[in-house]
Amino acid sequence: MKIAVIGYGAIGRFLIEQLDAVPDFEIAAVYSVPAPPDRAERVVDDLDALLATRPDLVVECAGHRALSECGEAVLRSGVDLLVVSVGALADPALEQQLRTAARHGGRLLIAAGALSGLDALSTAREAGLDSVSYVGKKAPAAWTNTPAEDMVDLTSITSAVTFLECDARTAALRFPQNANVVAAIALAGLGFERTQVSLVVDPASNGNNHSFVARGAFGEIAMTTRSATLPANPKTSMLAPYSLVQTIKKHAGLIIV
Ligand SMILES: NC(=O)C1=CN([C@@H]2O[C@H](COP(=O)(O)OP(=O)(O)OC[C@H]3O[C@@H](n4cnc5c(N)ncnc54)[C@H](O)[C@@H]3O)[C@@H](O)[C@H]2O)C=CC1
Ligand SMILES: O=C([O-])CC(=O)C(=O)O
Repeated sequence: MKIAVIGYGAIGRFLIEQLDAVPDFEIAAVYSVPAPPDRAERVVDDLDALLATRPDLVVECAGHRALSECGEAVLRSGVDLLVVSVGALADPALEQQLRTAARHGGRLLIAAGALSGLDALSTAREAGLDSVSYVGKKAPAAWTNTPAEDMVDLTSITSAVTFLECDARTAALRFPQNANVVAAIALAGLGFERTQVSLVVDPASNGNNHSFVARGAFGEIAMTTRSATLPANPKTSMLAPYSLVQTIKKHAGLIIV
């Protein structure tokens, strides 16, 4: 299976390292802006060059802007696109553009990312959902260089502070590096407007914590995940690249669990 990767940051590097260890997978091309200085042999300068390698799958791990710049072209070329920056779909125009492109081309595959329990949430949607609420809790370092800095003093807090309560659309758009999981919950469950979100900074936080509760006539699902962060990016859970590895293996597999 030939795989092309957009984005060569914390997730991209980790992912490629994992996939390089699997004989069935070949990394055909890597496209990232700015261009990475290492791994020159498979780094390409633009999306056309990436698609010219004729990958079986393109994986996006480069952020909201990259998905809006590259997503439509990948899907229209007929190649499946696995995305981790799912929060970009909180922009209704981009969601519509990618849905239309997927209708005529490759499929849009949305990774669970740092989150667990998305399969259960999708199952519950079939049964009927009344409410879905999510709490995301991370250490102060994860919220630096984000709008959280205007809502709470990250340097002086001594206990957990909930600095934002809003719907999933608002959270995903305002926190493009921290609230992609919220968009995945919205798309699997009750949608962007009806998914309630609380964002928390906690100096005692040991990794990234994602919890959601979904209720309906079926009963209740409560999921909590705590993941260590990637050394290269304190915002990003270690589980995020592993969810890409798992989805790719599933995509290539004959028996799907
Ligand atoms: N669904 C989930 O659970 C998660 C999703 N994410 C998403 O994944 C993205 C990547 O995460 P990290 O690797 O930790 O970030 P990072 O900042 O370490 O890496 C991003 C990479 O993308 C490249 N890039 C940026 N803009 C680009 C563009 N327009 N075109 C091509 N390449 C571009 C950068 O040069 C860098 O190599 C995040 O921005 C976030 O949107 C991150 C963590 C979890
Ligand atoms: O990696 C995580 O813990 C989740 C994350 O940043 C996101 O959803 O954007």
